[in-house]
Amino acid sequence: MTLAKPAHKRILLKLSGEALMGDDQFGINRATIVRMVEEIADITRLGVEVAVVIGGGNIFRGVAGGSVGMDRATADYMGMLATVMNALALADAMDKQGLTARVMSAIGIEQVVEPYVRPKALQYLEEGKVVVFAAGTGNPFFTTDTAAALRGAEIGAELVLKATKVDGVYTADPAKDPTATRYSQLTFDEAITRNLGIMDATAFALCRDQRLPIRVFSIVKPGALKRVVMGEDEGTLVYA
Ligand SMILES: Nc1ncnc2c1ncn2[C@@H]1O[C@H](COP(=O)(O)OP(=O)(O)O)[C@@H](O)[C@H]1O
Ligand SMILES: O=c1ccn([C@@H]2O[C@H](COP(=O)(O)OP(=O)(O)O)[C@@H](O)[C@H]2O)c(=O)[nH]1
Repeated sequence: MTLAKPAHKRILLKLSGEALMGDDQFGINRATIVRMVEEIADITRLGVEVAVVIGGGNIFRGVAGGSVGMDRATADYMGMLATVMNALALADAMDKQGLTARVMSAIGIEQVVEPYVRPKALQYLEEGKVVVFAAGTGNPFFTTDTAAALRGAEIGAELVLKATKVDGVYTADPAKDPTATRYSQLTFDEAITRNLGIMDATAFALCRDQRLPIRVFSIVKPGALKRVVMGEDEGTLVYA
C-alpha cells in the first residue's frame, strides 16, 4: 500500500487574527489556537514545510476605539504590534504541541523576537521548523494578507492558504448578502475587477504577478487544512 502524498511541499498559511478569537469578542481563545496548531502539526507530519503569516484584528479591534482620530500610520504600527502578540501565542502553542516554531518580525524588536532574514527563514523551513511571520510587511497602509502574498513569494511557497471564517470566495460578502454563492475557482483578474472583498487588491495583484495561487478555505471546518494540502477540492482557488 502506498500512502497518499501531499500535493504541496511548501505552503504559506495566512491566519487572520479573528481566526484566533474563536467565539470570543476579541483576544486569543486558547481552545481555538490549540485546535489550529493540531491541524498544522498534522500537515507537518506529512512532510509539508509550513510558514504562517498571522493577522492582528482580534487584538487590534479591542484597542481600536483608542485609535479613532489617530494618525493612520501610528494606528497601523499598533496593528503590527498586535500581530507580534498573536505570533508569540501561536508559537508558544506550537512548542507545547511538539512543533518547533520560530517567530520572525518585519519590524525591529530584537528583545522579543528575531528579525526577518530571508535566508534564515528558508533554513528553518528546510529544517522542518514552522516559521511564523509577525508584523506584516513592516509598513503601514498594508495588510497581513499582502504580507502573506509577499512572504509566500519570497520563500517560494507553492500556494498561499487563506484560512478564514467563510469557506471560500463568494459572489458578494456572505455576511451581508445571504443570496451570495461560492466560487469553486476564479482568476485574480476576476477577483480584482469584481471587487470581491475577501482579500485586498494589493495582495491579489502581487500573487497574480508572481503566479502564486491562493486557496481560501474555512478555518472552522475540521480537517480542511489537510484536505487542501492533499490537493482536494476545498474552498475556492484563485489563480493567475
Ligand atoms: N466576496 C467575498 N467572499 C467571501 N468573503 C467575503 C467577500 N467579501 C467580503 N468577505 C468577508 O471577508 C471576511 C474574510 O476575511 P478575513 O481576512 O478572515 O477577515 P478580516 O480581514 O476581517 O480579518 C469574511 O468575514 C467575509 O465576510
Ligand atoms: O503590513 C502590514 C500588516 C498589518 N498592518 C496593521 O496591522 C493590522 C492587523 O492586520 P490585519 O488587519 O491584516 O489582520 P487580520 O485582519 O488578518 O486579523 C492592520 O489593520 C494594520 O493596521 C500594517 O500596518 N502593515
